[in-house]
Amino acid sequence: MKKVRNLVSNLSKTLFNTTATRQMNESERFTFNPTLHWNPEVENYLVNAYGALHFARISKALTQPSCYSCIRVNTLKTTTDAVIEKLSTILQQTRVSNDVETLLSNNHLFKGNGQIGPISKCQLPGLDYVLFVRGSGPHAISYDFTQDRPLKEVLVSRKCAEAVLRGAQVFVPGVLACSAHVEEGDVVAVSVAVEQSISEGKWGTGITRGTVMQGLQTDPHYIERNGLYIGQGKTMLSRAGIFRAAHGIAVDMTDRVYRLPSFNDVLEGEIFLQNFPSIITAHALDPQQGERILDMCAAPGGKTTAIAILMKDKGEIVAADRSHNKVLDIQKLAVEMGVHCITTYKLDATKSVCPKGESIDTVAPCSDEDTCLNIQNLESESLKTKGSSTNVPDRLETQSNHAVCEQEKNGVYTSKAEQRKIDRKLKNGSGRKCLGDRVEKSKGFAPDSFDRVLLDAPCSALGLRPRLSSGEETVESMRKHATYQRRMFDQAVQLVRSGGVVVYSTCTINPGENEAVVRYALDTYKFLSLASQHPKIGGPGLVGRCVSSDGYAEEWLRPGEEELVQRFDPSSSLDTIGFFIAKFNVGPKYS
Ligand SMILES: C[S@@+](CC[C@H](N)C(=O)[O-])C[C@H]1O[C@@H](n2cnc3c(N)ncnc32)[C@H](O)[C@@H]1O
Repeated sequence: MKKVRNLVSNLSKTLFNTTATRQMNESERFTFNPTLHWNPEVENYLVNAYGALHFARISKALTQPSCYSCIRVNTLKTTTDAVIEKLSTILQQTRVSNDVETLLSNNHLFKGNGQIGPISKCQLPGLDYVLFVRGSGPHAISYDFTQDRPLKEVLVSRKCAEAVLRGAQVFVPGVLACSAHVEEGDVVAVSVAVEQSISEGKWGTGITRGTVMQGLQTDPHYIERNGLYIGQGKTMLSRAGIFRAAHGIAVDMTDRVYRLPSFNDVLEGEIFLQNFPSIITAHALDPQQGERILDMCAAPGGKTTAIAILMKDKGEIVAADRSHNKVLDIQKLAVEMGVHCITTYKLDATKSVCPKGESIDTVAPCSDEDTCLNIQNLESESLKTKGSSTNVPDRLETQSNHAVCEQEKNGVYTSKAEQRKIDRKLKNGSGRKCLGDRVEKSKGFAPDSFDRVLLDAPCSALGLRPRLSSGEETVESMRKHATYQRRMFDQAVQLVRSGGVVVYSTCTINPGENEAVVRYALDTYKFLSLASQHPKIGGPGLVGRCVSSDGYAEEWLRPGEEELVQRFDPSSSLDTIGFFIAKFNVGPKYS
């Protein structure tokens, strides 16, 4: 085991030049070149699965964002060409467009003649409603300092840095430390504090919020930040202001190691930013108009709404999630996208089948509009209280609806700006409870009552990128995810009818949550068979088995099965997150 670990460590040092003790010149210090530190057992397990070289590549790719944004156009509301036109205008008005480069020319998603400036239509048949907007990176930054003018610095949390790498600004809560005497308008270098193993089983940054950074030469943490500078920006507040304020932008990033367009709050309802493999998952399910579909772990509703649009909003999609607030997110998204065929429930996916003797199909009956959950009801109630829908943006028909109703009932007019404020407040917390009454708990569903079931399972998320730390995930926690996923799969199999389809997906690179769950499914339910998927652009699954040093054995795929699943490898030229999709045909269940 130790031998393999050393091998990987040496390999990644050779490949990625991460030796902390070597003398480095300044430009090397400031190059964005993070190393992902894994729990040793997890690293060992993944090296076993992928081979040392491949795993080192995956590990590196995970630290970087995909170099493009993927946008799903809501074809219920608009056309792809109309969105391209609007986005092109928006891009022309932003900094990023000046820097957009053709770094992804080796990526076959971008080849073909659908290219419009930095925006391309997906070239796969039936997916021309998916747009890719290119970014670029990693860039070398000329940090603004000289011998006699030391660099002022801001140190941010890992989560904050991961968001900044995807195009966000540095917000106040993300700042952990900064230099003394930082004033509003100062140019600062921004670096990230990555969690490390502090003591047995404990991870943290070891940095107290508000710490004064001492300057390059004297800062005890400086050497640890080699390769962890994510760009440069202008402070919007002084040091005192940054640590006093509860919210707002702390640093306006002017120069980033990755330049990706940020489309937050842009063309709401017309587009949805979504990872490409998630869109492929909806296609793999192949939903048909008029069918009854279950999305077992649906929040925030990205795949649910993708499925609804593929069904042209005709049929019924039951979208469930364990979390009350997340169910509200699904409702909000569905209303925003103008989708009516979605019904939402709060439901634990491990208890999705209605227990014998209970009344089937969930909920207390909807006795009046206030308890009805269907998105249609939410909308029509909204129209009633507003009188007319013509000049009311769809955004108003969202979770803030209830607040609007209350105000308007009392004769108070809500301006658009006030409305936005309410929306924000609701998004950020307490206001959400306004709609709390509207989330129905489900008691579960009748066996065999769905044509298709999507289980987009909660997982270790080890495919999400960029990620700057993964050390907290242990072999035990990964196995727990797999156990949980098998329990959910058992429920999915009961709920789907004979002749139906189950799609299982995760956003992790852990074979224990992917191929091993597929093996469990095929060995446990003889009426299931792996089905081919369209489109098929992910790579093959892993074949074989793995026995860990503690004797824990995992069976993966058998020869011939690997081409039937889709495994998205973050280190491949597709440049996606790590993702896995398996599709099962359900044969006769009771013969
Ligand atoms: C991978 S995310 C789903 C993403 C979603 N399908 C989408 O595309 O937007 C997993 C979801 O599972 C939910 N979840 C976790 N445990 C659950 C359980 N026992 N029952 C139902 N949902 C659960 C989480 O709240 C989370 O929203």
